Amino acid sequence: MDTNGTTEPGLKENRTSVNGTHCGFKVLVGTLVHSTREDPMVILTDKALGVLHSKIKFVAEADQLEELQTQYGFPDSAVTRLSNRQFVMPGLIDTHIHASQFPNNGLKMDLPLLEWLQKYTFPTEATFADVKFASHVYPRVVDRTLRNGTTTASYFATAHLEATKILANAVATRGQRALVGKVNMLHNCPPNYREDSVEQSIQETEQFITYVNNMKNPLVSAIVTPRFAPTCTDDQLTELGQLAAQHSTHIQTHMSETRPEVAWVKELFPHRTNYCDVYHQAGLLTRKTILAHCIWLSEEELELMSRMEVGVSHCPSSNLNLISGLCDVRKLLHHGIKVSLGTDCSGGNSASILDSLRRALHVSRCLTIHDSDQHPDPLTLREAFRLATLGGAQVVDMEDRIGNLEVGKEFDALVIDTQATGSPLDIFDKDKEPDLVEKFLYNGDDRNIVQVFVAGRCVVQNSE
Ligand SMILES: Nc1nc2[nH]cnc2c(=O)[nH]1
Ligand SMILES: [Zn+2]
Repeated sequence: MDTNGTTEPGLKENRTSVNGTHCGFKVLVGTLVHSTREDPMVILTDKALGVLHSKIKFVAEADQLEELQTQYGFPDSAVTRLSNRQFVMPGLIDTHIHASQFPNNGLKMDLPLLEWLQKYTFPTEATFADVKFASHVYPRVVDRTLRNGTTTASYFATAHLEATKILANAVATRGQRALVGKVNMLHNCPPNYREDSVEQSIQETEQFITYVNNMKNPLVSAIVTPRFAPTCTDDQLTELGQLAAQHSTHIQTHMSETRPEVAWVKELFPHRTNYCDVYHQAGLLTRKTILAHCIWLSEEELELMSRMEVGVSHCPSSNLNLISGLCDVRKLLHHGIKVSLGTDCSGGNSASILDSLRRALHVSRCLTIHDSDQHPDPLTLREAFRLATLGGAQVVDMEDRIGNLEVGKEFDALVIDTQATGSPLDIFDKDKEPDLVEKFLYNGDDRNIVQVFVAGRCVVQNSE
């Protein structure tokens, strides 16, 4: 963010008009909150933030508004003045969410992962063979995540090609930024819910990539999605790695979520050094790879992950619900690994990244309670805020485009009203801007998220 009124290079004269009226310019005046690489939370008061079409064109002092108006020629009607109880923050980024598990959200968290998958999750996902069911569920998923302020999501769909297309359409129609994955799974899953062969797995994944590319929606991309090592064969993983390289796609999967899973992978892939090496040898570790969970890791794996520049989606709610483990985010960060937050619905019960943020703080504190010598510095709220925003942008390898409110970035942002109708927050006269932000992050919900912008477009409008 440039607080001195800098504009994007070459944009001095960028008035845009359609049918003679200036269009597209939006200017928000008030408090801005975001993260930078240097500072996990920067709070800027009395600022004017200008958006033209999809991007942030200027961030300046509010008292420069008149000069900016002369420079850019936007009308008074383009300017929105926020109240002193409102602020703008970057959109939340959910780097791991199963859209196909939404029917189970808030249900059935009484078994550990491997049993939970077989008893509840695979049967639920199998029902997406019915495209009518997919058409019923997926639009609701996207509406829900957008309402909760998720401007970018990395979705797992199911192994069904047609249903996965429906998710991509739902995302595109609603204007969310998303990575959408057709799940690849060949064995160790029910006969009525698995791919038939490696050939089918690769062919259908490629068809899905082509389908999404043909949508020509700059906000939506296909992501190669091997479910996890136990449901995939070595040759399948290798071919998926090749496919991702060929199409320059992102990759997402699960890794080292529970101890029984890690032991199983050791049995299934005895020729590999460790779990991470299974993915590495298949060419699945790139800077566009999102690995969910990553709790039970060796030092070797941490080093490999750091070297390959993969990102981690920390899913604390899921990890607590399924009693999977406590992810040591501080250790990942110390190894220079990119870390973000995921809801992991329906292992995680909530579709809100705010909930993941709070659970991430709890997990980190639990580690400190358990062993304060090993874990002397739990995550701070400010750091958790960065994981939910800029960290997410790093993990989806879009830091050049999204994640904070810097000039030149796409305007993916939320307008927060701490006194919105029905707000669960109690705000008092003494509360200053940092208090409002803190109260919102700890206790706010979708009622406080009065506007959601993706690429400059308002996709949720909750204010009266
Ligand atoms: N939490 C979670 N872990 C997984 N590992 C493989 N599949 C899944 C899944 O659907 N949820
Ligand atoms: Zn998951």
